[in-house]
Amino acid sequence: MPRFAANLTLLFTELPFLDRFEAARAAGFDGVEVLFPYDCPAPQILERLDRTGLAMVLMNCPPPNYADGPRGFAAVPAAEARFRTDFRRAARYAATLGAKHLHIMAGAAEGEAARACFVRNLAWAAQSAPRLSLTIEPINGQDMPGYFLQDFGLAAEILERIGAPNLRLQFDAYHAHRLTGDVLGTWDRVRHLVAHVQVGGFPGRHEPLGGEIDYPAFFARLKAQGYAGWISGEYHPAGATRDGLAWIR
Ligand SMILES: O=C(O)[C@@H](O)C(=O)CO
Ligand SMILES: [Mg+2]
Repeated sequence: MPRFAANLTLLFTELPFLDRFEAARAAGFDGVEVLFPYDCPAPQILERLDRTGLAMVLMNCPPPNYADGPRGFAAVPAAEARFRTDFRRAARYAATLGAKHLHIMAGAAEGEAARACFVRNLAWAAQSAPRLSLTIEPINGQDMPGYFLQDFGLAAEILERIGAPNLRLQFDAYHAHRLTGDVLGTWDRVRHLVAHVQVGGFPGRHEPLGGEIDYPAFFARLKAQGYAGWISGEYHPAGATRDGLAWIR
């Protein structure tokens, strides 16, 4: 049975950050993810996780100064040294929180040099943090112009080439729909590589149900195939977060 997580960067933003943990637990979630938690000292988050019994499912890496910074730089050749320094810091933070997955962001880049750099950095990260589960996520270029990883086929090729058991795919159905228009077909092609699933509706990236993406069919397929990982709600609630949680039931 899959378990459900709330992305606290996007959900429950009616509340101050640390109060979102209890709200997520009260709403029925078993886990949470936070895109860039680094502004908050890890012990404060740990205390909320302990108090609520929520699992820390996923966080992003790098950079720690996300607010106005680039969307990661694992595929940016000029930033290789910075990637390694920041990855070590992010890995320490993730280990402190017992995070299930650490998403490595590629950043804005293109071409053969970027691809080679991405492969080098990912292989190095997987080897230097063997106990962490690392993910990469294809993200559509309308939402994130210039993002290097905009292709599920490329992601699969890179993961298969590196072949590290702790480096897998983050399947965000919202991005899959925007990139391919075929969430179920894409899922079937890459599901053997998937470690984590995220959901959000289209258009608008609001609640999963009721839009163009056939989530009842997607959830039924995950259940039929025995997907046992996490499914995280990563979307902008159309109204109050609690009013839009029918999808976890
Ligand atoms: O889908 C997304 O946008 C995220 O999962 C992400 O990591 C971007 O920061
Ligand atoms: Mg996502």
